[in-house]
Amino acid sequence: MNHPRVEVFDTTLRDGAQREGITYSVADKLAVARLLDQVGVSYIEGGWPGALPKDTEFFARARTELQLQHAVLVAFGATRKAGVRVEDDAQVRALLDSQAPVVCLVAKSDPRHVRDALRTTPEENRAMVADTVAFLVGHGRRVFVDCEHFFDGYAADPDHGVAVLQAAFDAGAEVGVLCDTNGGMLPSGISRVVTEVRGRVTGQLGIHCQDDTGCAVANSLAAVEAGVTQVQGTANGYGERAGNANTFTLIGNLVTKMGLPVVPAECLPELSRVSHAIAELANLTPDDHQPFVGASAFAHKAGLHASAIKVSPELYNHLDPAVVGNDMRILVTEMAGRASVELKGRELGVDLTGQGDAVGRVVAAVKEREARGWSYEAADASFELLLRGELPGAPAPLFELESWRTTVEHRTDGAVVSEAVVKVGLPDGDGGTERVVAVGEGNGPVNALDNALRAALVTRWPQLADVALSDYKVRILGWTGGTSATTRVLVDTTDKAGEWTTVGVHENVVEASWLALVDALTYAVVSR
Ligand SMILES: CC(=O)SCCNC(=O)CCNC(=O)[C@H](O)C(C)(C)COP(=O)(O)OP(=O)(O)OC[C@H]1O[C@@H](n2cnc3c(N)ncnc32)[C@H](O)[C@@H]1OP(=O)(O)O
Ligand SMILES: CC(=O)C(=O)O
Repeated sequence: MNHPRVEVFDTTLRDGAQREGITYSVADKLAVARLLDQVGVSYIEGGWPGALPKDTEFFARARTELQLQHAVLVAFGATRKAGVRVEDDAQVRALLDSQAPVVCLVAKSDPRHVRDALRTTPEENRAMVADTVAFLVGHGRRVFVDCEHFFDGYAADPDHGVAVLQAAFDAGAEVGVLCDTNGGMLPSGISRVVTEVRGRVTGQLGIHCQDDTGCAVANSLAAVEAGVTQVQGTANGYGERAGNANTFTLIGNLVTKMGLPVVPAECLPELSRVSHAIAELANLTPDDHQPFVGASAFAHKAGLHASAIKVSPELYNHLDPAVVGNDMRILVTEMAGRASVELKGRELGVDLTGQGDAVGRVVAAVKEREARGWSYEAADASFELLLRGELPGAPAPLFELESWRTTVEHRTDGAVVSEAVVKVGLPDGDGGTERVVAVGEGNGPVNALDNALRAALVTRWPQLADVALSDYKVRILGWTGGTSATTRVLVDTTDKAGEWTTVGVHENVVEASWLALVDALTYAVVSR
């Protein structure tokens, strides 16, 4: 199909900020805008100056603090109010004052909204649109018009929204954006309406889809196939209610599936990094399962997938992950086969050539351990130790455990402190062992045990002085009878060069933590 140029319009900072739980500072908004510019979108809608003081400040600061390479900044706002002269409408004036080169106006295009929400006539509604567009164009602005509730309005009266759209074009609007504001459409309905409307108006059309049916991206792509030239979305799909069409999924599909160069080629590999960075600024956990950019988007768990990927990665990937700045990962779990372990070994830099028997033992060990609650999926470091343990030259344990003990003390001043004592035998280099007793304190028993164990080992392995526990997750896996339950602990550990994750499983949460800690420190010594 021969498409005209399609442009991506990102509204993370306006509609995306309407998501429950998101509150950006002005500095956050500036940072998000810089990131969006790095993925090469054509337009960044920065907010509604005049309605939100923060957005007014954003546009003021953007004038000196934002140097966009790819995108043009857009101010969002409503048309003049019913019965008010456009010159006298303070909010329209604020749009001009923002000095944004492009303004995107929201206009009512569903007759029921005009009657019940605006409480005015269709004629006055069209005049509100036309006056505001003409006023802004007259002041040198490019104007897009978001036709709110277009599809619902079209179902109620196919002529009403088209007349609003044509009024906008006649007044000088550059793009009329058809909005599925309530997000209730499916792709077939979008295709039909866009095709019909294209035949009835003179200007360029855009699409803005909310995700209430889970079809916002599919709906947007259907609209592009039907001929719209502007596609609106938000980073990671953030937005009101169920969210908006995801800008990154849109870009991934438009470029790699539909062959439309909507962003510069050098920007495409920025997608994954920018997606995660915006999640951080929004203070939301990145969605690992997001298409194209999620950490799991190219992660393979099933043994049969791995066996085909071993022959050729394309057999189970829809795309080379590097194209969007992502990576392929092989997960070794109870669903793994020999190929999964071989590929994981390659990923970890462990040579498994000629180690068929060891690979078989590792597959069996993982299946047996996972049946007891272990999980290596997120604990690459523990898996690597398990793997190396089956190979020639397997690293010896760092120490022989004599005992560990930890206490939790609630003091009269209300402080709760923990203490741990660790007794271990360290190899003395002459085939014997040296007994070491070390004490650690901490704000909890695991912290105290970590400090005590590191104190016991650090004189022998000084690199452990730079190692620190950075995160700790506990999951109760289910009751096994009486008051006991199996507990799985994941520990994230860092040193100056990076981070690794280990796992421990036991009925006792402190023992589970101890097992994960031992792996964490062993990994620091044998693999870093
Ligand atoms: C579909 C969308 O997501 S559109 C974006 C929506 N975003 C937001 O609402 C976030 C920012 N909003 C705000 O800060 C406030 O709602 C404001 C400043 C815009 C308005 O606040 P208020 O003046 O207190 O009015 P309120 O929110 O109660 O009602 C909106 C008014 O705008 C009018 N209005 C609504 N849509 C439009 C429109 N497209 N064009 C012109 N006027 C409109 C309503 O009729 C109502 O007017 P009234 O006060 O004369 O009855
Ligand atoms: C404009 C807009 O955000 C909507 O119609 O959903």
